Amino acid sequence: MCAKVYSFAESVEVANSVGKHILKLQKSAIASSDSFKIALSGGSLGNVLKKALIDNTSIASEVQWDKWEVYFSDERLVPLDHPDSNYGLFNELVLKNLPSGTKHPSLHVIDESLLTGKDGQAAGADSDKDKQIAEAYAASLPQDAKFDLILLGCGPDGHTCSLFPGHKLLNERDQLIAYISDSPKLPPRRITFTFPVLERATAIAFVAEGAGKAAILKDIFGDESSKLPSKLVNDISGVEVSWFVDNSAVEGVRVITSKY
Ligand SMILES: O=C1O[C@H](COP(=O)(O)O)[C@@H](O)[C@H](O)[C@H]1O
Repeated sequence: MCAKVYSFAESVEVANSVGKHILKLQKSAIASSDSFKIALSGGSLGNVLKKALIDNTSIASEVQWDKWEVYFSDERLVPLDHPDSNYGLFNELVLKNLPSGTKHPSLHVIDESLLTGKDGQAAGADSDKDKQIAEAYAASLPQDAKFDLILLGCGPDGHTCSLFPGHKLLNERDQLIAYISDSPKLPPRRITFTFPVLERATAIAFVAEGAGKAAILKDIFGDESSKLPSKLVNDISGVEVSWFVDNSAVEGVRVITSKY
């Protein structure tokens, strides 16, 4: 495992370093393909992106939004304006705060018309519809499902995307996007990138902050035999994997950290 870990005392430093990393990868992607294909996660990453891409005006001025192709590494099967939507979080925290006149990125979101039931959550999960949503999202992926950067979170249980510890989707090799109807974290119905997509990325960056993440990071970085989803991402060969963390998240974790 050779993931690089960047650690900082303050949350704002974590965010600024994530912002600089995004700019570095944006630059090389635009130079080679005139577009930046990035996948975002939900959860705590939303606030990090706001601090990096909106509040830090120096970073914000260098973001070439019109060249961005934005995808979501996982999405909850709820309407896009629902508080649980990962797109909705990015929209509220980042897109709605872009200065007026900014050309927005191209956004790749789930097909809302396929959602069923109250608030998009069917009383009984409609697996046919959820499968269709996953297939439609897979069809919208970039050529060869290759991302310049995938930004991930790591849950306190070690999950990433909507790939949960011990879940059968960890072994999914045929589908690029899979649906899950039994997510242990609510809401239960979601779609998610699978390992074949993560393995094709140029770069993957995790963001994890707070003492609540320290116990799982000990397993991820300290137990070579761990099968936690985030550890399995660290083990992917040929992909540059980085972690942006605060000092409390790596308190007691045996790992060499650097400044970005
Ligand atoms: O449910 C989810 O959780 C993970 C981790 O979230 P965090 O708040 O612990 O950072 C997130 O990366 C994923 O996109 C989301 O759907």
